[in-house]
Amino acid sequence: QQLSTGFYSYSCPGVYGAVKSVVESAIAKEKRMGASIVRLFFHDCFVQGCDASLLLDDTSSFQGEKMATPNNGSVRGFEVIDAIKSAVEKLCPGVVSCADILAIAARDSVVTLGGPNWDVKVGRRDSTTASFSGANNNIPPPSSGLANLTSLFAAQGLSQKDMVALSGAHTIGQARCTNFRAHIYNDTDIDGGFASTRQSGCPSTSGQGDNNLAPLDLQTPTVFENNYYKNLLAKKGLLHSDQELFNGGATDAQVQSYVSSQSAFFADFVTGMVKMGDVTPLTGSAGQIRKNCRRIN
Ligand code: HEM
Ligand SMILES: [Ca+2]
Repeated sequence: QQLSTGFYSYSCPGVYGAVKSVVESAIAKEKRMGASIVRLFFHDCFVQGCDASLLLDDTSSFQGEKMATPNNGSVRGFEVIDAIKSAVEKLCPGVVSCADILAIAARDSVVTLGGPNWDVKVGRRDSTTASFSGANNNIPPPSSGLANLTSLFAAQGLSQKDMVALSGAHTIGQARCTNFRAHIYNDTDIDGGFASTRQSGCPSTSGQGDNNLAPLDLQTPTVFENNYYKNLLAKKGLLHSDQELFNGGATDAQVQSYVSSQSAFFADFVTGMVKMGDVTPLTGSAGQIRKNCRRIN
């Protein structure tokens, strides 16, 4: 079975309005929440596919994905997903999966922050399992080089081109000092002034100020546009992995093309999001429609 844009046309046509209204009010309260929701979709899809495995809470007898290194102390927005789920359950009980809610909410977040719009394919079902090791092994760390980034995306059926386009999501949101410390202190492919600005908010000693935040896009971290790539051209990528996309390698030309054309970036970003949303979904009678996104029924 395949995902389709019309899956809820008869069973829950109101789902789109319900998701959008909760997403919009969450972003009105805190702009960063849009970024956090987009990242939830990415971290879900890279582990067992887009099946809401990320949303499952740990219990004494169940190890989920939330405590894995890329997620622990970092992923956020679960209360917003809960609020969407309750709104949608009121409208159409037992019909819409948490996995589809993530996909729709990610799209609405991008749109609300000024990015491109697209039709979301739906019909995913929710997992009854999660993978702690998958979260640790499949999600690229910020220390990754270009070859590693490319191969971790290839493992999900995504091309290097998709990887560069999807990385443009770093035009919104924040990162913690612990994730960019090595880049701003040790790397040479970084603008000197930018490095010292970031050093002032991120002490060199590990363990100190680890959770201090800096914007992934230094100019407009709450607006979805192509500034991320402009920063890379100026050697102002915040993460080591960001700057790897423009560091004299095979992806330089693609970065340059997105600097010249925001519409080219938007088109490829949409293609990438749709492809990422197609990563091994549960469909048909596989999995379940969770009542509460945090636990299996
Ligand atoms: C290419 C490989 C990628 C790496 C190495 C990477 C790494 C990271 C890291 C380290 C952070 C900061 C986390 C923290 O400090 O707590 C982050 C934030 C973020 N990432 Fe990525 N990421 C990648 C790709 C993506 C993709 C494909 C998307 C979505 C399509 C995405 C969306 C985001 C967003 C929106 C944030 C900000 C979240 C917030 O402010 O809450 N990233 N990423
Ligand atoms: Ca998953």
